[in-house]
Amino acid sequence: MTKRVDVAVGVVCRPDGTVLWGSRPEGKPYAGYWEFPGGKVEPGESVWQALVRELREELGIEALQGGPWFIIEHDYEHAKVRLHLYRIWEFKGEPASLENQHFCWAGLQPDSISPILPATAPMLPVLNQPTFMAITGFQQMGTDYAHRLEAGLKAHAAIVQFRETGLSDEALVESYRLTVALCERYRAPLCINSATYRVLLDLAEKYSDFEFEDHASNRVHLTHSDLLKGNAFNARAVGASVHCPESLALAFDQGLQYAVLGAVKETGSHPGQKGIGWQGFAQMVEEARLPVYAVGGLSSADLNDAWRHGAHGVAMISAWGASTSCTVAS
Ligand SMILES: Nc1nc2c([nH]c(=O)n2[C@H]2C[C@H](O)[C@@H](COP(=O)(O)OP(=O)(O)OP(=O)(O)O)O2)c(=O)[nH]1
Repeated sequence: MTKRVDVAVGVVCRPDGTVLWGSRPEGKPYAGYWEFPGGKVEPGESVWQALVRELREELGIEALQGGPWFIIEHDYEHAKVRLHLYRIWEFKGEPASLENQHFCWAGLQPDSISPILPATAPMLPVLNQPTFMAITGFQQMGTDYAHRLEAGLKAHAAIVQFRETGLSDEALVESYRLTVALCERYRAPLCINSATYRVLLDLAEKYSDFEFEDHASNRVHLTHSDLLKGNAFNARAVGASVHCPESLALAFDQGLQYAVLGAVKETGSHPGQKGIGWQGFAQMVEEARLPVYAVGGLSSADLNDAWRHGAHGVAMISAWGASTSCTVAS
């Protein structure tokens, strides 16, 4: 059996949203294919050390700030690889072609670049998901709800997770309609928490003027228990809440595009309950095979910490649209 090879892969990001692409040089398998910079981890090296070395050797840049993203495995004819994807958001120097390879800055899903390595191409839509998730809180925000959701969507591109419990029928219908309208206006992808989804289906049965159907195009966010049990909406599921490495692995096995893990810090809704902390979060996502949003007492000011500890981004509940959360950490 061939041993799986660990490869350090760096997604070097610029603030304008472009990332660094390299074309594989002549003489290597898949020469001419585009990839993210990186290379094999040498014995005794950490993934980060390998990445710093490869970026220096291949492109003459110094990686300064980075964090793990997730891991993918792929079997090529020439090798079985385990790709350790890292996000690098701060570096020094201008890239130069030190190994005779072409490189360029382009988006995460570029039309202009082809062909892309077979293991890299399918993960691009997953990597390209918004950095932020807004989890709705109609009850908490009351009359401020639409204003706060809109203020947040103006400030940040985000996935919106519609999650409401304990609302009256009228309030649930109202908050759903407001949320759909704002998501459409700001082109924010909407997913509906599976517990809320069930209630919305019941309401549609009860009130003929409330149109909510179980459409194939509806995107569902599974609660942890629905992820474990499996349910009728699994075919619509795009993401899930997870509590441990095992449920994170299950989310990947079910083909989901993201997971949400927390609570990282103490939250307003559970005062006195300490969160898992950034170290706890980092340990749980160490083997993650898909992007993970950190949640629990967080705002956009926590983004760099989140990235450093292996998160794809930050999910916010009460900080969403609050004036203090509107600065994006660089
Ligand atoms: N750097 C990089 N490698 C990738 C990506 N996607 C992907 O499947 N790979 C695979 C291709 C190769 O099989 C492996 C990287 O090995 P490599 O041969 O380029 O590594 P290296 O620079 O250390 O090469 P060498 O020492 O053998 O010359 O990972 C990607 O996006 N970036």
